[in-house]
Amino acid sequence: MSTTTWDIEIQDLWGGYNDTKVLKGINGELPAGKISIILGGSGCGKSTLLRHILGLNRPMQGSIQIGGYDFFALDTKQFRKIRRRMGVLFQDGALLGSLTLGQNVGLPLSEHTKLPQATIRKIVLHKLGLVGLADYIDYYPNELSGGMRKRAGLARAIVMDPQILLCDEPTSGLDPINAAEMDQLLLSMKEHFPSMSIIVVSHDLESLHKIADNVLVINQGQAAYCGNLEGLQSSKDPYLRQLLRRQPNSIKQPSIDLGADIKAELANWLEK
Ligand SMILES: Nc1ncnc2c1ncn2[C@@H]1O[C@H](COP(=O)(O)OP(=O)(O)OP(=O)(O)O)[C@@H](O)[C@H]1O
Repeated sequence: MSTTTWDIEIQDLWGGYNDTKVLKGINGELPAGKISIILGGSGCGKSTLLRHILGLNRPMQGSIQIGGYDFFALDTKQFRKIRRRMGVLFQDGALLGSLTLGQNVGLPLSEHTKLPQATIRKIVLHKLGLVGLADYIDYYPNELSGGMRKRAGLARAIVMDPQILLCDEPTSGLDPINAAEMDQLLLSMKEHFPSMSIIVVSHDLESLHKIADNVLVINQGQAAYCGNLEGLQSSKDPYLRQLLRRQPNSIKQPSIDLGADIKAELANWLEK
C-alpha cells in the first residue's frame, strides 16, 4: 500500500449511532497540507464526523477515501496501517495523571514500536520542544496549567509523525492568550509537517479566521459549505452568514404563569 498524498474525501456519508442518523449525506474534501476546520452548531455532528474519520464509527452509507483508498473497504491490516498514521488531540489533552509528561508523550511509541527508551526520550524531547515544553519532560500533568496540558496533548498527537492530525476543540477552555498560542502552534505544525492534513473541530470563530485554509460547515446533517475560507466569508447563504456573525436563533419562550398562591408562598419564605 503506498500513498503519496493524504487527502481525505468524504462521499455521501451517512452515519450516526444505531438507529439515529446524524450525518445525512455529507460530501467534502479535507486536503493534505492544509488546516481544515469543521464548523457547525452544537449537536450538528462534528464529533460524529471525527469519529468516522478516525474509523471508530462505520458509515451507514457512503465512504471516506483516504489517500485514494476507500478506508472502510480496506482489510484489517491496511486499515490499522492508516489508523497508525493519525494523531488525535482530545479536548482535555487526555494525559494520564500517573505518568510524567515524557512518559505520556512517548506512550504511542512505547506501544507501537520496539525503539529503545533512550531513543524514545530523544524523540519525545524533540516533540515537546515543538510545543515549548521541553523543560517540563519530567513534570506530572497536575503540575502544569490547562494550556500546557493541551500543548502536551498536541506533542503526544504528533509523536508518531502522523499524516492526519485531528484536533477536537483545541482552544476550548483556554483563555484568549493560551488560545492564540494554540492557534500559533497549529500554524507551526503546518509548517513543520507540510504534507499533513490538520483537521480541527472548532466553535472558535477567531481561530477560524486565523488558521483555516479550508472549512467544512455542517448543518442538519449535511455539508452546508466546503471550500476555502474566503469563499465562506463572502457567501450570501443566510445560515452561513448567521453562523459567522454569531446571530442567535429566536428561542421560543412560552410564558408560564406561576400562580398567585406559589408567588405568595415564595414571598413568604423570602421574608423569613
Ligand atoms: N454515543 C452516542 N450515542 C447516541 N447518540 C449520540 C452519541 N454521541 C452523540 N450522539 C448524538 O449525535 C448528535 C451529534 O452529536 P455530536 O457530538 O457529533 O455533535 P457536535 O456537533 O460535535 O456537538 P458539540 O459541538 O455540542 O460538541 C447529537 O444529537 C448527539 O446527541
